Amino acid sequence: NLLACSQTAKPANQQSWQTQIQGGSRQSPIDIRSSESVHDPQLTPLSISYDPSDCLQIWNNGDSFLVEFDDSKDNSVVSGGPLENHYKLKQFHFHWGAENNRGSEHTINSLVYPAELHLVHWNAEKFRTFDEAIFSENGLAVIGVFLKLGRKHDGLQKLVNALPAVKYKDSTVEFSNFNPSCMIPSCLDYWTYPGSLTTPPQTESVTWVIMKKPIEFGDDQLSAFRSLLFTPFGEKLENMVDNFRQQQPLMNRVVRATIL
Ligand SMILES: NS(=O)(=O)c1c(F)cccc1F
Ligand SMILES: [Zn+2]
Repeated sequence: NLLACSQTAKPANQQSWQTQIQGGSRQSPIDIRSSESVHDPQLTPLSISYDPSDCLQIWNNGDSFLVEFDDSKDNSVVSGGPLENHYKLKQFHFHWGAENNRGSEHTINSLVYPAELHLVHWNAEKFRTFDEAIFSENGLAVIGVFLKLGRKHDGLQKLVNALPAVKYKDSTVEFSNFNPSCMIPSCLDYWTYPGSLTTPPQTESVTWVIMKKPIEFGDDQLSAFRSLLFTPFGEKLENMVDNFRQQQPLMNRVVRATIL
């Protein structure tokens, strides 16, 4: 039972209260300390190829807004780098803060970004469905991209314009012909480490690939994220902000870095 628990089923002498996965040893997010990362010359560049026609809809699930893709074909995939197989894009979403001094889940030498993009892929060579992959070793590959405030991101504007239609929890809107490649930085250097989902069930099935360089977006675009609601129509308005998890201990893990 990998679900989060409030108390471990350990012998009394090791009784410990933990608010995360039972016996979790590879939880996410983490602070990436660049000086402690290991340059691995065997890490090849990621091969990322997305088909905009696979883009289906945007859904406010009450945690974030997910842009969901048709994963019935093999057109939107990532492979290479630390990945043994090819992984299909299932959805992407973001995490952000109520204020500019917080928002990202991962940090670099304790540097926080105002937002972080997660492109979630699942191992379609080894598993039959996304839901199966979530609970399996090497099930998921998530590409993380930091967002910093600066110039407006032209590619993101089409997404921002659709957000008012998914203001409330459990709302969905059709969304098509969007290419997530526009949110991948031109520099393909990355860190990679074994981790978990950062939202329940926080299963330890994720190979994380964190891009070293951030992309830029504008204040108005971040404000549009902050105008979404955690709550469904008709309930008390709670702005969707600070939807990031606290950092987790590195424990017995090494973060590897590319030297591209
Ligand atoms: N935040 S995260 O990228 O770890 C994540 C989710 F939030 C939800 C599902 C899968 C997943 F990978
Ligand atoms: Zn996420």
